[in-house]
Amino acid sequence: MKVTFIGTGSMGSLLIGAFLRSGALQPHNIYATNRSSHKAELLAKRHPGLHITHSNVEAARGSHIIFLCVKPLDFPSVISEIRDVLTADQIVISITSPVLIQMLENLIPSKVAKIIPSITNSVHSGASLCIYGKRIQPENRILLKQLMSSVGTPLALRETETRIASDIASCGPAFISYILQQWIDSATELTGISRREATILGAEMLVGTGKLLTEGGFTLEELQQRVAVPGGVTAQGLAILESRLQGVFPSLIEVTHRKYDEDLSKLEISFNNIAQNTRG
Ligand SMILES: NC(=O)C1=CN([C@@H]2O[C@H](COP(=O)(O)OP(=O)(O)OC[C@H]3O[C@@H](n4cnc5c(N)ncnc54)[C@H](O)[C@@H]3O)[C@@H](O)[C@H]2O)C=CC1
Ligand SMILES: O=C(O)[C@@H]1CCC=N1
Repeated sequence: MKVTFIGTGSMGSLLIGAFLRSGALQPHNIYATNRSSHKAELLAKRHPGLHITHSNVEAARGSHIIFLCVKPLDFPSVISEIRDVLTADQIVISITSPVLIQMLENLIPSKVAKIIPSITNSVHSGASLCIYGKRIQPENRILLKQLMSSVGTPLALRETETRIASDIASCGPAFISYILQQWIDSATELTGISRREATILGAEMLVGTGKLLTEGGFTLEELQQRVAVPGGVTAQGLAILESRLQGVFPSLIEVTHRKYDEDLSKLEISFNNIAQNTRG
């Protein structure tokens, strides 16, 4: 199987590394290309046998699966570049939410899926969000599900749910680590605990909390109830969070959706231009 990655920045290289470590792919399966070739060259050094090319067209030609790992606004130029060599039996995957499946299906003959990974996939953990286009066949779903299962938990979603799901699964590690960082900053400043110790405690606490929620059968509410002993300290802390976090998460969802809508509008214009130029 030939699997191509166009864009070997943060996520492209992370996915390649994770698939190789899991054994789901071997270096000889992988063809990688990046706008600035040194990133792809570094990958080839790190994973002997991995193929790099300096041409997106060559990388895409004849590939069974093509992961497009570029930023949303780079999609139109990549699609324009490779569309002539794409065929109906190939699977083209967008890893970014504002590129709608329909936008790609309008321009290319291939089967299209959107799979939004998460940095957590680099430690074979966390979810990957899978949205399948109308040309994806049951056997394609099985293949993609198998591949993504090797690096985390694939969850099939509707495309309308992608933004909010990606906020939680993909942006979440940044949001949660920001909250933990603020907490640790206060802890070190106010109590003298070392940053290192506080960070280990926080990280272990996150892993354990995740396990309780996934394997331990706890709901979020049950966790709070079990930990907040009546008359104890946790209840006092929860009361502060309840009053101070009011409105924070609605605002967070509002800004991520606003940015998504901006990217979507720009992409609609660029993709329409490509379609019109093709007709004209
Ligand atoms: N960083 C994250 O945790 C997640 C990112 N994503 C999505 O992944 C996509 C990529 O994000 P990152 O990897 O973080 O960005 P990045 O900037 O690290 O990587 C993008 C790469 O694409 C390359 N590139 C740009 N145009 C190209 C072209 N025409 N041909 C070949 N290569 C080209 C760039 O040189 C760069 O190396 C984004 O659309 C983002 O929404 C999705 C889930 C999680
Ligand atoms: O910040 C971003 O745009 C990407 C999308 C999901 C995670 N990171």
